[in-house]
Formats: sequence, C-alpha cells, structure tokens
Amino acid sequence: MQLTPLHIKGGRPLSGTVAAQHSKNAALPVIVASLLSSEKVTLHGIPRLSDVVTILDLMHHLGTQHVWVGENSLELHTPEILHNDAPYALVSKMRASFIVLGAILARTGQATVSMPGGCAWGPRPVDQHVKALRALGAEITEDGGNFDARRTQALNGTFAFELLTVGGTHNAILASVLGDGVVTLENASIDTDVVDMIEFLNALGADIQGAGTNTLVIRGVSALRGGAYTVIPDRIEAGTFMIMAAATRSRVQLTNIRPDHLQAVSAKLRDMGVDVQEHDTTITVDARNRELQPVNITTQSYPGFPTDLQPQMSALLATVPGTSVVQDPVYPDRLTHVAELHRMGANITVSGYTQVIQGAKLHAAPVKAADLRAGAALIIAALTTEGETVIDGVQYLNRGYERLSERLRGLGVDVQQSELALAMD
Ligand SMILES: CC(=O)N[C@H]1[C@@H](OP(=O)(O)OP(=O)(O)OC[C@H]2O[C@@H](n3ccc(=O)[nH]c3=O)[C@H](O)[C@@H]2O)O[C@H](CO)[C@@H](O)[C@@H]1O
Ligand SMILES: C=C(OP(=O)(O)O)C(=O)O
Repeated sequence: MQLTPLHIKGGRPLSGTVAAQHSKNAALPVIVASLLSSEKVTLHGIPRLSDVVTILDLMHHLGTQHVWVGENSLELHTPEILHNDAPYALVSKMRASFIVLGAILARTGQATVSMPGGCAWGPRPVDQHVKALRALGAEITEDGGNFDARRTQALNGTFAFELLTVGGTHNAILASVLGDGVVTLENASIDTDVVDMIEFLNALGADIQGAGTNTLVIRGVSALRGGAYTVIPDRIEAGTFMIMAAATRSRVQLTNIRPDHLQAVSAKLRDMGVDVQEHDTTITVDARNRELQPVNITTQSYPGFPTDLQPQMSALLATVPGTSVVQDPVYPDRLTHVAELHRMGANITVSGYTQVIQGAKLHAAPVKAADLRAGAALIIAALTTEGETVIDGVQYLNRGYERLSERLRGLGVDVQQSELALAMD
C-alpha cells in the first residue's frame, strides 16, 4: 500500500513523555504460538501495526478466529488447523511468518510453508531453522520455493545452532512443545523475544526450561490450555525514541519500559555524553546543552547493541562532530539508510559492513525509506535539520511504529501526514 509521505520540519527540541508500545517482535511469535492450543487465548499488549495485520491474515488462513477485545488486546482461537500450508502470498510479506512452520508441524504433523521473501536489505537465510527441525526428527523437503515438513513422531533429541538465531530458536521451540519427546537446544538465542514466547507457552502448560540461557530443554506435553498473557514493551521502539531525544539535544521521558532490556543502548548513549536515568518502568534521556561525542558501535545478538537500532544510531552519529565507526556484522547489508542520509548531507563511507561516519550538519531533502528501521533513521536525521524533509516509504514505518505521527506530535514534532487507517478487524 502506497501512503502519503511524512513531512517533518526539524530544528527544534522535543519535550514531554511518550509511552513505548508493546513489542512487535515479541508479539508476532506469541500470536503464532497461540496456534499450539485449541483453546481460547487472550493477548494483551499487541501493537496495532501492519505486521500484526499480516500475521493475522495468515492465521485466518490456517483456521484461527480472532477478535480485538480492546485497543491492544486480542482474543485468538484455533479449534483446529484448517489448512497446513502457508502460501507465498502470505509469507512473502513478512519474514517472521516462517515460524508458522514449527507450529503447524507440531499441531498436525505436516506443514508446507513457502520460503520467506527476500528482505529489503539482503539475504536472510533459514538454513538453521531447517537443520534444527531435521536434526530433531522431522523430514523436510524443498520444492518450488516451498518447504514441506513432516513428522511421524514427536520431535526428540539435541540440536546445537551454528549461530545465534532468534527466529530459528522460535521455530525449533514451537515444533517441540507438543508430544512425548524431549528436545535440547544448545546455543539457543537468549533474546528477549524468545524469552517472552517461552513464558507465554509455559503459562499455557508447556514445559520449557532454561529461558534466557543458551540451553533450552523442552519436554513435550500432550496439549496446551488457553490463557491470557501480556507481551513485553518494545525495546527497539523505545530505543528509537531515546536516540531521537539525543539527536535533538532534548529531554524526553519514556514510560512502559524494561530498562534491563535497553542496557546496551543506554550505555552507548552515556558514552556519548547523554544523561540516561533509569527507574522501574521509565527511562529519562536528557541531552540538553550537551556536546555529544562520537562512538564506535558493533551490533551483536542480545544483550549486545541491536542491529534493529543500527540505522537510527548511524543517523544520530552522522550529526555528531568527529569520527564514529559503526559495524553491523549481524546484517552486513543493512545499509539502505546510507544513500538517503547522503542526500541530507551526511558524510558516511561504507566498506563491507563498516560505516565510517564523520559528523556533519544535515540539511532537509526529499528521501525514501526502503525498510522499517531505515525509515526511523531518516526521521531522526530530519529532526536535526532546519528545513522540511519529506520522507516517502511510510508503509515500512507502519510495520513497526504504532500511531507514529500522532506520538511524534505529542513530543512537539512538526509532522504532517494523513494518518493511516489500518484495516484491523
Ligand atoms: C520479526 C523479528 O523478530 N525480526 C528480528 C529477528 O529476525 P530473525 O529472527 O530473522 O533474525 P536471526 O536472529 O535469525 O538472524 C541473526 C543472524 O543469523 C543469520 N541466520 C539466521 C537464521 C538462519 O537460519 N541462518 C542464518 O544464517 C542471519 O542472516 C543473521 O545474520 O532478529 C533479528 C536479529 O536480532 C532482528 O534484526 C529482526 O528484527
Ligand atoms: C527487521 C525487522 O523486522 P523483520 O525481521 O520482520 O524484517 C525489524 O523489526 O527491525
């Protein structure tokens, strides 16, 4: 869907308080995990995002009935799986959809799921998802861009991931929860979004030990019951607002925060000279009257500095005098923001996954987001300029930021856009 561009007039500080939304990347797997129960599940803290609409379309195809029972609360019910397949048209829109493979396989013993579509910034393989399921006893064939997975008995045994993968860990857990097997996953992801899905599944009666460590032990159970669960706050969205406050030399308070999930971001902003104060569920970022310092950043799996905040941080550093080096080995091609920042006067040299950034004063320009976090980076850059920046590609922002222009306005940003009316039913 093509949406009207954002028009942002920057050059003035932000102020006030913004409540972080609940986590997109935790909500999506929790929604998918509800497929493992035939009973009703109520989820709170589901952000109203286009990615949520996409996953609900796919769930509808699989046999899930859903109803919004509050602004951010969703009731899901999958009495039975009506279709064992996730076709390309539904999976290609969003890579996270691929984890329905494990869930359908667990519930029915057979699943056909299309290979996830190529992402805006480069290749994102699923070899570890497939290796894990095969090692645990599933038969998987690949034909015409589809994976066909079958199991004749419950998954069982041990698999050690060759690298840390959030989605691969989600998929292997989902495939192992039901049945009479015992699965051990080694070198599993300790990402907050994996821990959240495990806590949700355990609340429904699953037996998964080791959440937040690299070794997970999943003892299969015969069925999951229904229940209610609240998804964690969105650390990436919160981090985006923190970086925005630093870039505009402002003081902003964030509520609905898990400060422990944002340690790497808080530490980097403090290294730059920003005052970051943490309380139980709030963070206050104060960069007023500060001369920020350049820093070097290398992305890592959680709890390291997240790749999902790399473009935003690069935009901030593009305005900070001195030389910063930003490296993103997690997604070496995640660089679509760079050419657009160049249009705004940024001095960024790219070599492989390394950006060498010389801070400069940016100016307004028409720019285009090619993916979600690149769009956020362009907003951050626009807020530092005096003129009006027109940002196209708004549909990507609606994948991950709830009511964004309204919330930016709440912080004093001069932003114009026809608000997106998402079809959320
Ligand atoms: C919807 C969602 O939650 N998306 C997040 C999730 O994506 P996603 O779950 O796709 O990311 P992964 O953690 O799987 O990817 C991490 C690294 O492992 C590699 N890899 C992954 C799987 C595999 O089978 N083979 C392989 O080589 C990837 O190319 C990447 O270099 O975690 C990423 C890393 O924190 C975030 O950027 C995404 O926002
Ligand atoms: C990259 C992201 O999402 P996805 O993995 O769905 O592309 C993201 O949330 O930044």
